[in-house]
Amino acid sequence: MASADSVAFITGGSTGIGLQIAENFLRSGSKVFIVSRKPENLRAAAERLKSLGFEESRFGTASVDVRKLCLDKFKRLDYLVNSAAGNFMCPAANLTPNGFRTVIEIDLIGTFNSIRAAFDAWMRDHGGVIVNITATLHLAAVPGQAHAGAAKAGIDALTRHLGVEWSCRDRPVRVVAVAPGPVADTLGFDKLGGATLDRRYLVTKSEVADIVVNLLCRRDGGGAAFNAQTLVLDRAQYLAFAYFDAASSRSVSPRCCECRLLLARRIDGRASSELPAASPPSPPSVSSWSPPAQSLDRRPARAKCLGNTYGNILARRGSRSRSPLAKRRAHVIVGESTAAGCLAVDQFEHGQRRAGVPSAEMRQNSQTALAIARRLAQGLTNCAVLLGSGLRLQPSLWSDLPPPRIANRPLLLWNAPTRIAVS
Ligand SMILES: CC/C=C\C/C=C\C/C=C\C/C=C\C/C=C\C/C=C\C=C\C(=O)SCCNC(=O)CCNC(=O)[C@H](O)C(C)(C)COP(=O)(O)OP(=O)(O)OC[C@H]1O[C@@H](n2cnc3c(N)ncnc32)[C@H](O)[C@@H]1OP(=O)(O)O
Ligand SMILES: NC(=O)C1=CN([C@@H]2O[C@H](COP(=O)(O)OP(=O)(O)OC[C@H]3O[C@@H](n4cnc5c(N)ncnc54)[C@H](OP(=O)(O)O)[C@@H]3O)[C@@H](O)[C@H]2O)C=CC1
Repeated sequence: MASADSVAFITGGSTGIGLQIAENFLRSGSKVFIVSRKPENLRAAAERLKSLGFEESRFGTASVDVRKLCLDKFKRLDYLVNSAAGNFMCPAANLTPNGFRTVIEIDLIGTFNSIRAAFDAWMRDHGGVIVNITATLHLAAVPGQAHAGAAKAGIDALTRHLGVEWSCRDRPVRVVAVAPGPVADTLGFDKLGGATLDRRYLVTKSEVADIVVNLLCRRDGGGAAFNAQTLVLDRAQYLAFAYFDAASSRSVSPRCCECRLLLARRIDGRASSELPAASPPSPPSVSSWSPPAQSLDRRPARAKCLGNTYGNILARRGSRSRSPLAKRRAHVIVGESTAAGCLAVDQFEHGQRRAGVPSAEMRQNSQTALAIARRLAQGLTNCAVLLGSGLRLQPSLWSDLPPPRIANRPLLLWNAPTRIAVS
């Protein structure tokens, strides 16, 4: 618990995780000062804190850009939490230098500015604890996040450097960081397409705030052995490659890596034509699509393996999904070899059956998916149709991208509710 007269200064404290941290500090007895740019965010935050019963004398707000923050005087400052950040999803191939710079300036330079301001105004003479909020983006190398990942990696490095440099002072300043995985009900989550992830593995704002306030900023000075390090709060998700294969994150296997690659290729879609092809693509041949009944014995082992892999991924997602809609989604794979496609269809229909999709609906899925496949496959290569549930990609994020390539073959995964109109 923070001490009753302690003061916490929280950048980006008007919304999301920062605001939750402010609430928790107030609940623990500290006073709180929050800054962000937009007065409307600050007003709403103050209203919320008041509505929770906190006296206005215990918190303050100010409209400040962390890129320009300076603190002339401070009566007391025990804890600095750097939560201010800006982000958007953008493939590196489309990111402008100014887009990259903007995020680096808000996140990394803004964090350094705030730290120096707090250090000069109080902590240099009195010590204190600085908590930086980073992320797992750079640990998992999330596609479309080169700018934010680079910024957060920089903050992790800053945490280590300053934690070491300031650990030996007479009044030590402890510098630590927390790296949450995707946090539910936040702007960051919404902006990056968090709805595509499995909610079971999300982190909550309260969990992050609890760790920050009750573990890292303890009144009794406990926890001082933890310094110059980043604490990952993500239910082991980035280690499990689970952001890319959320629905089946309990088992780690090469297929997870395939999902990562798929997402990378997808997000990098606009540049996919620049990717080197190890072997020439197969000639376009939509008509060579064959039904699963074909004998598979004559097919190459590699194709079998791929077919099994894709079929299994999607089948498992189908049977595990708790969403009735997801169970009835149609999938189309274009560009895989016929044999792989056949096996995948087989596997996937099995998954649908296990998931209890009525056979009439399966038939309808089949027709819809085949029609789409035929249209999509024009000019590509052999096509196969997979039916059932699976990747819950946000259409707005992906729909305008050209087909990505996997293993140097064009591949397109597509999903939609069952009853879609094919015009
Ligand atoms: C959680 C979701 C997860 C998953 C998604 C699904 C699959 C991925 C798989 C896994 C993900 C795994 C893990 C993710 C885990 C967690 C998320 C982690 C981190 C979250 C980090 C956050 O920081 S969240 C904070 C979000 N909050 C905000 O962003 C609020 C503040 N933001 C802003 O103020 C703006 O958005 C801003 C950052 C753009 C800054 O605004 P401003 O200073 O006004 O800048 P502009 O003048 O508007 O723009 C400056 C340049 O930037 C370019 N830009 C802006 N927006 C975009 C965009 N959308 N795409 C591309 N480029 C953009 C703009 O064009 C300017 O450049 P020019 O060259 O044109 O001048
Ligand atoms: N949401 C998630 O899943 C995850 C988030 N994180 C990190 O957690 C932190 C909070 O994110 P989240 O709650 O999602 O997002 P929010 O957008 O709610 O929080 C970001 C805050 O930063 C403020 N801000 C942005 N730019 C500036 C600036 N230049 N100067 C001062 N304040 C600024 C915003 O307010 P205003 O617009 O008024 O300035 C806002 O209050 C961020 O550091 C984020 O990177 C890490 C991992 C996962």
